[in-house]
Amino acid sequence: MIELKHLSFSYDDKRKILDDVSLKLGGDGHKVIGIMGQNGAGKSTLFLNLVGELRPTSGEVLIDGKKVEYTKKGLRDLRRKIGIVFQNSDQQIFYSIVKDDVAFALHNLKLPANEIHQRVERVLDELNILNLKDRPIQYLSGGQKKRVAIAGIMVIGSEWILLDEPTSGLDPDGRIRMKKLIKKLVANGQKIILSSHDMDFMYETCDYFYLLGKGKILNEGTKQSVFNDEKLLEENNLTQPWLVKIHQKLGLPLYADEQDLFENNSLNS
Ligand SMILES: Nc1ncnc2c1ncn2[C@@H]1O[C@H](COP(=O)(O)OP(=O)(O)OP(=O)(O)O)[C@@H](O)[C@H]1O
Repeated sequence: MIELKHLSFSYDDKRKILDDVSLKLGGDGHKVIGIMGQNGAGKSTLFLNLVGELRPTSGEVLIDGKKVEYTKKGLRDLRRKIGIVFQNSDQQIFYSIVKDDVAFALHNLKLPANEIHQRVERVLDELNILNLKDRPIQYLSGGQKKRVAIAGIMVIGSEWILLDEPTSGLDPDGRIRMKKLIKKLVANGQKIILSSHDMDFMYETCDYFYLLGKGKILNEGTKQSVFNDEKLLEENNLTQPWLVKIHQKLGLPLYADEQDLFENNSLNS
């Protein structure tokens, strides 16, 4: 479990981006946790605090009850537990060739060469990009780069994976693949925390939500509760997912996802 205790963070001494945030992630069996909030709400800042790239100005982060230590060893241990895929894939490209880039973290972990080779091949295959392994990353499309960035985190096999805007720049097919990938990661026993402005994607993918605004957690809960509060979403420049709208405005049941709607609605009976 990841726990934040009274965590505050400021980039300068003028403004608190995160203001006394306390929460427990993954404590109640939640596997895909969504962090929502308008532009500038502090979602990425929160993620960077979770992975130790930023250090809280006050308060603390605990992983499985143990305080994060901001030493070289402490941060290395943290990286084995929590991986992050940044919004902009270019931010996490270290080598020019796909297979070398994906292997980067494993070399840092000093794993034997044959194990590195096997892990890289397996993950590239799982992501359907084995054919790209010898290609220079700079010539890949945005969606392909995103998959390479994800591969670089998946090979580590960390318990937690943070996905910052995983659907940005993806076409509809890429979005569906992303949803399937998240399901696969969860089936592998990994837990996901993601942030996105794509409310439909969030609604269909996550099993628990936090709404972040003005540095505070403004609301939290399941999809049935969080998305019903239209006013609070509007105040935070967020829209309701279409499945929630048809539930509220047309009186249809609240379907979990598109498939649920088409398979279970009364028109079929
Ligand atoms: N390196 C930095 N130095 C100073 N201020 C920063 C820095 N990074 C972010 N900020 C500020 O912190 C606030 C929160 O930014 P953050 O990127 O965490 O928000 P976000 O919720 O992820 O936004 P978005 O949805 O636009 O990605 C913003 O006001 C931003 O301008």
